[in-house]
Amino acid sequence: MYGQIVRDGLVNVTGIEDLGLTSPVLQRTSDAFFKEISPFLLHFGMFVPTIIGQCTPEQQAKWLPLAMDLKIIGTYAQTELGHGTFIRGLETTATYDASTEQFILKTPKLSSYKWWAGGLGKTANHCIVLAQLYTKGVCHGPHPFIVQIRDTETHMPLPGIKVGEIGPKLGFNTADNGFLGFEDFRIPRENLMMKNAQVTKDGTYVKVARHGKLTYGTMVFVRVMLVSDMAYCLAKAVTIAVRYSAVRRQSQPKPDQPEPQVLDYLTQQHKLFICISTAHAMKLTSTWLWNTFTGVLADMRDGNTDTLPELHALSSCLKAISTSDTSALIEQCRFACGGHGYMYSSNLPALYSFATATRTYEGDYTVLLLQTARFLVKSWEQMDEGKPLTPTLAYLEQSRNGSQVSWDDSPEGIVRGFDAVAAGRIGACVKSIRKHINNGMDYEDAWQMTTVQLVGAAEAHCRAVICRVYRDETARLTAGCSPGVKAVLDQLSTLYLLYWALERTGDLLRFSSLSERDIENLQARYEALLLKIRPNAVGLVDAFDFRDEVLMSTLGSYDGRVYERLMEEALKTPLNREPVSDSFHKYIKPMMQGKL
Ligand SMILES: CCCCCCCC/C=C\CCCCCCCCCCCC(=O)SCCNC(=O)CCNC(=O)[C@H](O)C(C)(C)COP(=O)(O)OP(=O)(O)OC[C@H]1O[C@@H](n2cnc3c(N)ncnc32)[C@H](O)[C@@H]1OP(=O)(O)O
Ligand SMILES: Cc1cc2nc3c(=O)[nH]c(=O)nc-3n(C[C@H](O)[C@H](O)[C@H](O)COP(=O)(O)OP(=O)(O)OC[C@H]3O[C@@H](n4cnc5c(N)ncnc54)[C@H](O)[C@@H]3O)c2cc1C
Repeated sequence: MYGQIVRDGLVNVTGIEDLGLTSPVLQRTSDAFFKEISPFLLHFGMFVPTIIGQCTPEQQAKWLPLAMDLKIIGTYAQTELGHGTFIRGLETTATYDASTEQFILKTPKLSSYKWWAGGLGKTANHCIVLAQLYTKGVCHGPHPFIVQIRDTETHMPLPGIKVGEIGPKLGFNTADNGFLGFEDFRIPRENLMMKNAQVTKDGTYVKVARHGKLTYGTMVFVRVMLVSDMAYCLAKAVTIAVRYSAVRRQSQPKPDQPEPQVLDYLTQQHKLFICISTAHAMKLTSTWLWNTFTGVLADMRDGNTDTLPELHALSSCLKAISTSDTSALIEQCRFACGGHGYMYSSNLPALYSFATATRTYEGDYTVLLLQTARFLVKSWEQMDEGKPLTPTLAYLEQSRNGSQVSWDDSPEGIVRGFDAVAAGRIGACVKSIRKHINNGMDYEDAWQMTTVQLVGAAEAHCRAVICRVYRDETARLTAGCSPGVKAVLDQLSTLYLLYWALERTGDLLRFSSLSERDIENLQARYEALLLKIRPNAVGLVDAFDFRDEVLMSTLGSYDGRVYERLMEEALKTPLNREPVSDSFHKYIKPMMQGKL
């Protein structure tokens, strides 16, 4: 399995040389080569971007050609057995020895072993290691180092290196995630990635960057990319589920009538059409986030890091919510396909195992929402002090006078309703923190006692951002469309708003003038809209334009030959090579004869 995935991965890699690393064509066809994850993903997804983001121009001149020409194969080793979220708690150390102008890497104890890096087990011969930098007896916190871990000719681990594969996982089982330990392993001073901080030959530490968290830049980049990846992943899953639902006929709601397509059941439409809308919502939001990201990078190139905190807050909550929504909705697509959705050949299990991992890696869901909440509370306090709000928090102003938002069920009115919910939930968090402090708690404890509410407030903020961006971008992009296309895309964006308004009626009752009658109207409009979308459902997923080779699904192929494909795949199963398994003769027959 590993050998085949490496071979397939290399075929794919040649595309990178031809098309360029961030080519949409490449990123969107690479999984036509393999159903699972490539062991080279971290090389291109994090090793190369970190060289670009964390190395000086001189260091880039040395390492980038080697990496892009695949003369070296890298990964990104930050997480340890004992720490993933808390980067400041990482235990691997890099201690500078001025007498030899080297750093000595050490893994002090078992919990300090690097653990999880993709491609680390058997593929990579270099990696970026996040280690606590010590010089002249002072610890300067986690910094990135480029470390060669295997001989480039023999691929043997270098002396002082312990490296291997971490074993089977829920998914990602071809990603070759590995472990790595150092025993007094020496690297040249120049292997510290010195764009944001340097160590001179005599061991003097020099901070270059104005912002202390630029070391974390690769994580922001990957989080931004993952939002787009989730849109793509969900679009594949709903293409499979909708096409299968158009083929599958089941039950007899009316006597003497033929079994209907399961896609005609309103409950099936309720399960699936929000998946189509969400794929569109996340794609448009990811493009908006990418433009925000590149704008902040441009500011930072001019030495201005003022917009970085908002980008960190946005990328954190959008990564958390997009991965969480996608995991849940891909599972919903599987549920919608009954037993055949549980077949590996449907490709829904693989899509789910990929998506659910993204909820954890590159920043755990809860942890990242709390990062966003930290920014929201700070913004509220700045608003209280009369300071200006950042663009994505402009809606907080409406909450300043505390008046309840009047409910309006137009799309713009629903978006304003979500703004009111976010503002109300942030305000409630601030009130809770202040109450705990007034009752004698210190700030940290007051914060901890409010974290359940803070996660909810961050989710509400993120939902409000997605709703607004989805609606605004749909309006902008459909301005030039034919009336028919505009009508269908407006139906999808309205469905998203109605779906989430019904999901969040409690919040809307609390923070707007929504009434029970309004809820009844929302439900009726939602159900009517499902029926309107039904005639275009297959066309909408066909418009995602996935080739069968990319979908790799017995249920979702364009020709609809579901049962034939299921049987074709079944007959390929190794167990079907012989009519009688040798286990019968070894175990079952003796058991039947009482001989076991
Ligand atoms: C052949 C195949 C090829 C196929 C084609 C390839 C094409 C490639 C192109 C693109 C693909 C991209 C996708 C690639 C996917 C790769 C797979 C990824 C696999 C997974 C990799 C990993 O998981 S790497 C490890 C990730 N780990 C984490 O994310 C750890 C999470 N933890 C943290 O981020 C931090 O520890 C914390 C922020 C959560 C908490 O830390 P700490 O307690 O120290 O911070 P504070 O809360 O005190 O905050 C301090 C202060 O700093 C600010 N801050 C924190 N983080 C950031 C940041 N990232 N940026 C900016 N600012 C930050 C924070 O806001 C606080 O500021 P204050 O002003 O003090 O409020
Ligand atoms: C498939 C996969 C691939 C990966 N690839 C890589 C890789 O290539 N390179 C790499 O370096 N890492 C990689 N990782 C590791 C990944 O980045 C970490 O698993 C992730 O950052 C979460 O950290 P953790 O596992 O230590 O979980 P923890 O942080 O220990 O989380 C455990 C629980 O504690 C909670 N928790 C933690 N901190 C707080 C807090 N402050 N407040 C409230 N609750 C908290 C979490 O919400 C969670 O519920 C990968 C992981 C996976 C699953």
